[in-house]
Amino acid sequence: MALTNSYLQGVYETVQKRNPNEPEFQQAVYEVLESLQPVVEARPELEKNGIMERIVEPERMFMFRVPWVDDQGKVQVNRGFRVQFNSAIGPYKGGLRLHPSVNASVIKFLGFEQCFKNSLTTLPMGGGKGGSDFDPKGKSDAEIMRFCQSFMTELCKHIGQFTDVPAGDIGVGGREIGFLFGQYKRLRNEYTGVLTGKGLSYGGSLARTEATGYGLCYYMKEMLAYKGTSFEGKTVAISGSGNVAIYACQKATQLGAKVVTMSDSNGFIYDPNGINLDVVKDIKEVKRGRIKEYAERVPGSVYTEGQRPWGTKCDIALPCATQNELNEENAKALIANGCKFVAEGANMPSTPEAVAAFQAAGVFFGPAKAANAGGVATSGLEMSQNSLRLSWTFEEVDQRLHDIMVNIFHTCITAAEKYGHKDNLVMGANIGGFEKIADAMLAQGVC
Ligand SMILES: NC(=O)C1=CN([C@@H]2O[C@H](COP(=O)(O)OP(=O)(O)OC[C@H]3O[C@@H](n4cnc5c(N)ncnc54)[C@H](OP(=O)(O)O)[C@@H]3O)[C@@H](O)[C@H]2O)C=CC1
Ligand SMILES: O=C(O)CCC(=O)C(=O)O
Repeated sequence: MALTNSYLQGVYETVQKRNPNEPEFQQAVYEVLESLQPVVEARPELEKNGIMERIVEPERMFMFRVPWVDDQGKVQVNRGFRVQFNSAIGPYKGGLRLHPSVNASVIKFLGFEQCFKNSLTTLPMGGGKGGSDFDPKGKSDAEIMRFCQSFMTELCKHIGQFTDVPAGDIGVGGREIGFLFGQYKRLRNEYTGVLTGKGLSYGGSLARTEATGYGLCYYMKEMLAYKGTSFEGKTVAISGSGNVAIYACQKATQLGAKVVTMSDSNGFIYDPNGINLDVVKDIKEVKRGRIKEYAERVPGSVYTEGQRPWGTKCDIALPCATQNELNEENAKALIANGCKFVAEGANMPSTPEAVAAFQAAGVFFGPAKAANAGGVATSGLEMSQNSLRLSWTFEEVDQRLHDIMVNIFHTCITAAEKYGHKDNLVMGANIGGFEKIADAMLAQGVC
């Protein structure tokens, strides 16, 4: 589908003019505007009230210097970001990414997508995102701590439990959240749920670590059930070997599938017997090593340097690494190899051409905003527990996560059907996420 609505075309042209050299942000906006054409045509009040012009413009964005001292005593300087994109339905909420590729475009695309994702969860969370071009790879724990303390020294001026609640993303896990939380508490002298993904000893939620990967599989389980099938006996290709990939692999395996691939930015492993997750966890969570070590430790597995896993024969693909990691050629290879179901664990991992190829071939495609919303949903549940001064059991959180993911799937199906695009989960996720935000913005006047 092309962007043919003249109002939305104008909105997109303004985005291009205002945000030159920001390809990821423009890509994310284009996809949403494309999906919203039937909504804007059915609801003239959206144009009259400038909802689209406002929703593509962040409420606020910070960029700041992050100076820190490395283990050799040398001063290093990174750049920090936080975008507070939309607060119509709740305090800004979204992760922090530490990766050398982080820039304004990446943070804005992530913050924009976060708004719709958070809305789909039905929990009261607006959209935000942040991070830095700091590369955690190869850094000592002490260097990570000094960086996190410096980053939070600036960030703490802009966040708070009722304002903006960051969490993890690429390069930010339990260790980094601990250092960030400690520094926030020290500077602000308050003990609040200002971050999620916290450790269990200081206010974290059971099942937050597992939530994005588990939630992805609960969403896929619903996609499969809708088409009359299940994970049982299916072969799954997963990319990435970080938080999302590891727990997607765990849950898909528990649900009866065989996961045969995982990857990192250097290459991928193929294990025809099914990935041994204990080995992956030891390499990635304990030793912070490279995925190629898996092939050195597990007989029968193969490591391929410099490639992604999309040439592998599979029924289901779950891209769980990073944006634009699956292009049209990869999509065609998956289709040719019999893949029938794709759900995105990473944010925007499939290029627009790849999504079009999947949809044209009848592959049932679950977009990131919906499929990976389990992480932020469970962050929302962590915020609820912090407010209640209570901790729920693993089973209770997991059951709520499951029910939220099932509900998101049906929201997508219903929204797509309402606007004449049956079974198009991309349209459904964008429309379903958008309408609640738009209604809140309409109710709150021009702000
Ligand atoms: N954590 C969460 O709760 C959520 C995460 N997401 C999204 O899921 C994705 C993965 O996040 P998460 O698992 O938390 O991050 P992690 O840092 O735990 O893992 C990231 C994984 O992706 C790989 N990767 C990163 N950049 C690239 C690249 N340019 N090319 C190839 N591989 C790459 C990493 O490999 P290497 O180690 O070599 O860099 C690593 O295996 C991201 O898109 C994130 O935004 C979405 C919702 C929630
Ligand atoms: O848990 C959160 O607040 C954020 C998760 C996240 O960054 C994401 O959904 O992309």
